[in-house]
Amino acid sequence: MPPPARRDLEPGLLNSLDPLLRGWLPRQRWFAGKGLPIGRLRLAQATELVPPGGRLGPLGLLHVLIDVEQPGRPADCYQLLLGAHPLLPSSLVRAALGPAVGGPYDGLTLYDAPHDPQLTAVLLDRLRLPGRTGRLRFTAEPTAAFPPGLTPRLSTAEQSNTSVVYGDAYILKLFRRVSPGTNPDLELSLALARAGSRRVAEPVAWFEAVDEPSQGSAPAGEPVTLGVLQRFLPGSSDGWTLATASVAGDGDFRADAAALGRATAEVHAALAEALPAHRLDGAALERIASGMARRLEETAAEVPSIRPYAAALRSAYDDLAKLGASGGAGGAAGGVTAQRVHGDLHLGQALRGPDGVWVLIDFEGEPARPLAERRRPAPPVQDVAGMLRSFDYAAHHGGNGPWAARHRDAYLAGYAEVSGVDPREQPVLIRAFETDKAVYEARYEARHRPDWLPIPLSALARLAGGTA
Ligand SMILES: Nc1ncnc2c1ncn2[C@@H]1O[C@H](COP(=O)(O)OP(=O)(O)O)[C@@H](O)[C@H]1O
Ligand SMILES: O=P(O)(O)O[C@H]1O[C@H](CO)[C@@H](O[C@H]2O[C@H](CO)[C@@H](O)[C@H](O)[C@H]2O)[C@H](O)[C@H]1O
Repeated sequence: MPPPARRDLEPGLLNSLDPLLRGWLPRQRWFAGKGLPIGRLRLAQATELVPPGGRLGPLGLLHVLIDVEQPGRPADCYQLLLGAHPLLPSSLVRAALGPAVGGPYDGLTLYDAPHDPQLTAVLLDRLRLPGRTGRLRFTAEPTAAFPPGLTPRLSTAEQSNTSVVYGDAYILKLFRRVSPGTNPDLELSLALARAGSRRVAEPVAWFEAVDEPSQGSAPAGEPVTLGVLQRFLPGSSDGWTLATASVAGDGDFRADAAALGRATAEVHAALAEALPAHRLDGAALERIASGMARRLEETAAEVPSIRPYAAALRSAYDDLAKLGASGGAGGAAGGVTAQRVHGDLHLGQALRGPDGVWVLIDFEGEPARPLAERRRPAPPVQDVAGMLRSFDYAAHHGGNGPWAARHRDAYLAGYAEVSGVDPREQPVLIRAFETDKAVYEARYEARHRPDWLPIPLSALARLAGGTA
């Protein structure tokens, strides 16, 4: 079969992709609109990353951005990397977008390219070379050294995006639901790495979708971050795995929890230094409190089991707003600052290396929030509250509630030791942010893991009782 000519690619491709994606997309973990019917699909961009033909199959490696319309939510843009074969090898059958024989695109079967080591090796080769291919722009840190012969493998971790590990050297995260603006995972990891922080997996190369080269004075749109290649941390264990093992054996994980608290404080200090930070005035605190109250209302409408606690939980936000109105602050610090934060910090986002050093990953923020909101400076206590929730999750998941209190305290002590701010002296802030996180979790669990909903619900019951 001759390769499709470039000018024929787009209409032919969309016709073939349309019926396949309607079945395939809702089965992907990263698909955000599960349960809703799929309306119009629009091909936003298609780029032949490697020309068709040759040893890489009739389609080469095709990069696609597709807009998906669904009722009740703004259109989502998803990133796809596609390969095609007349007859899929057995190792790729599970990656097929549809039936693995007699595919509809010029007789080819389309498949999800991250599963194909031949194609992901090509992607790594492309990342080595800064510059553009069509509307895709590739950038590499000048210090990056790419050793040859790194074997790619698709990561099997439970995750919101798709990652490919190269040898034991790099991990490439391909963002699946993308939107205009630099993804904070790239922005913050890069800022921390350039500041010399040892608490981050340094980005070495990344790629984005950018506008066509300017034809005149038209302003360029924001780049869309599509993928980031970072240092891989071989032999590391994630905090969730370590903590749940400790819960199960009623172990003592306090030294690690304290070290994680210190790591969090170090990251906060480095981010405050590298990126804008400012003191919040009363009006800003009131706005934060009313945003939390709005999220509570929205969640109560969707998750009926939190309704009995809603009125009592709102008092946590009222107290936060009063803190703003009184011009006061969260205690010892004498004021509340806002700075760039991790945004979705939990035990699964911390990796402990064989040397015992904690590194934080996945600075993307809460995936359900709009990008602009995720990039906004926020009080660092937001991350602290996220991690406290995670200790509570680990304990309740393992049926050992008392484990949580000891380890939450050790984490807070570690954080206070390095930051000089003891969150235990900021009960109003901690309670408001912990409540907000548990409300977010109730919605997350109701949507993705209903069996886990009792975990945030028990926290909301506790927080409604007024105890932090
Ligand atoms: N730099 C790294 N080194 C080793 N493993 C990593 C690294 N980054 C991520 N991982 C592994 O991949 C998993 C998913 O990464 P994460 O950034 O959380 O992806 P997602 O945003 O898609 O959820 C992590 O839980 C961890 O197991
Ligand atoms: O890791 P992601 O960025 O995809 O974050 C989402 O998924 C997390 C679960 O995988 C979810 O975290 C919640 O469950 C964790 C245990 O699985 C627990 O440690 C966290 O404290 C709890 O919030 C996270 O909220 C969500 O955004």
